[in-house]
Amino acid sequence: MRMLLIHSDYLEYEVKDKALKNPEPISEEQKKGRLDEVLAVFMSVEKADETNPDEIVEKAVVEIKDVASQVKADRIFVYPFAHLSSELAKPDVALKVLQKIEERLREEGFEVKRAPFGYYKAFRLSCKGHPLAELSRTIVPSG
Ligand SMILES: Nc1ncnc2c1ncn2[C@@H]1O[C@H](COS(=O)(=O)NC(=O)[C@@H](N)CO)[C@@H](O)[C@H]1O
Repeated sequence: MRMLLIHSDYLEYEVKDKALKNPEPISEEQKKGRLDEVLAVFMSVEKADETNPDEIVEKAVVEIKDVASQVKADRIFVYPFAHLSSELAKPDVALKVLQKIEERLREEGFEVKRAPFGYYKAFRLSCKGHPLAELSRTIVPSG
């Protein structure tokens, strides 16, 4: 898995068209979303992650918690992003991994939003620009 973490004043998105034949079903209210004072985490789930998705979820949560505590962010925006890797996992595996990361971060006490999976989206992001505001992490299964 590849992650790009941007500590932001806000991230907002608006769903445009379908990018997959069967994108995740979403409600009217999920067509737009915004969080202020947020750690935006753009994630590409990779082919190699398919061997042990549960391990990838746990490792991703550890990394995100670590960065969130360093930048003192208590809101996380989980953002599916297919452009950080050329070895993407299948959509059904990727969606499950992202849904579990969202769930686990909520269990850890964060306020969490996840942008809809499988759609082209317009988004605006305001990076804070401090030294830790832009970070990337790569996570691989240990097996
Ligand atoms: N492995 C993945 N990791 C993260 N997001 C993904 C992944 N696969 C699909 N998506 C989601 O599905 C959308 C479309 O995926 S895509 O790979 O860019 N495009 C497609 O698969 C089709 N347009 C055929 O190319 C992405 O914008 C993202 O929302």
